[in-house]
Amino acid sequence: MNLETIPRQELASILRRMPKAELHIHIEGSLEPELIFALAQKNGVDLPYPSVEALRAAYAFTDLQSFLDIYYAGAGVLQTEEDFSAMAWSYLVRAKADNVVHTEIFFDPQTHTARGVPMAAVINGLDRAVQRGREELGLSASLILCFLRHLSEEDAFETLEQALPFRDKFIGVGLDSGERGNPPEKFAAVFGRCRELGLRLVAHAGEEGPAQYIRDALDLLHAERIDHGVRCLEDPELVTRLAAERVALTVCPLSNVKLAVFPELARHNLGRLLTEGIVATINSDDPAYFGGYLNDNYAATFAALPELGAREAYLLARNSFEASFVADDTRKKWIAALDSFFADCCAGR
Ligand SMILES: Nc1ncnc2[nH]cnc12
Ligand SMILES: [Zn+2]
Repeated sequence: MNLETIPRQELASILRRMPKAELHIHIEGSLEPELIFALAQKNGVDLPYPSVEALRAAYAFTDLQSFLDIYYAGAGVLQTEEDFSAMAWSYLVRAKADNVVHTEIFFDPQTHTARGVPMAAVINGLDRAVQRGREELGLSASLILCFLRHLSEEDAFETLEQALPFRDKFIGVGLDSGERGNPPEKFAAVFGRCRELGLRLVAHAGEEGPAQYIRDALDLLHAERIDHGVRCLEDPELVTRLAAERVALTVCPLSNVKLAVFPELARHNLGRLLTEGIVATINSDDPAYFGGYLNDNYAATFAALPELGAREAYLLARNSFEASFVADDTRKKWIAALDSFFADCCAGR
């Protein structure tokens, strides 16, 4: 398969059509302003914005925390199992349109249980959409429970206890929210417990926090994948290690620009990560807030970085399957389908 033969003008269409997995999407970050308003009205929640337009206009973030303040307020409209199901279903329909064949979805239960929403409403609602996505869309999806790192480890332990009756409905745990001042070591014990339970482990690290947090997520939390991780390039030894151990990074380009991790997409380091041999992937993070879903991320990133071509498109899609938490035979089947898609592209079909 000679990917160099694919004409550049076909790249945009290939990026849209190629099968891919999404490994970094916060389901609360898929809540569009229209749905926020509809749920607020249904549930009698007061919003500090007069209209959908006014809410959208407030999406001008200066850093991660300025986004999180609005993101947690938006999530406050979710109350019933149906609300969680409706939110996840909307995302799955969008993902299907982007030719996503598998998605691993983060959710933040503490944002909801702290408001008195039962854990059962959160997990059963999300799971209902996941099952429906499998049946009606043929889309594979799994849930990953994230602990909020600005809260205590004790709170994380309590959350884990509340979630364990639903253990069959989520595959792993992650760590998100404000990174600065909340290092991985704060959650070493609860991740240790999750490891004993056989849960898959991921953690946000090296988004705003230093490269050391990536090392600590690997060594202290035993994270199998790093969410974001873009600051690894500040530590050449870490880069060598990530590449050698094939630790995947779930990179979110539009998010990184909206949250000022990079000043503009043309300055993003995704091309460099791939050149260094890192298993990087493209993801949407919080698509309703950052200006686009998965294909929007692919399109904008390839448009901004001339070093990315058909070879990188293939590599990124392949990495998304390689880094996913699915059974080996399923992964092989998806990679074979991807190979066949690109073989057709090379043959001009
Ligand atoms: N980009 C991000 N970083 C940390 N926590 C998050 N929660 C939702 N999006 C996040
Ligand atoms: Zn994230």
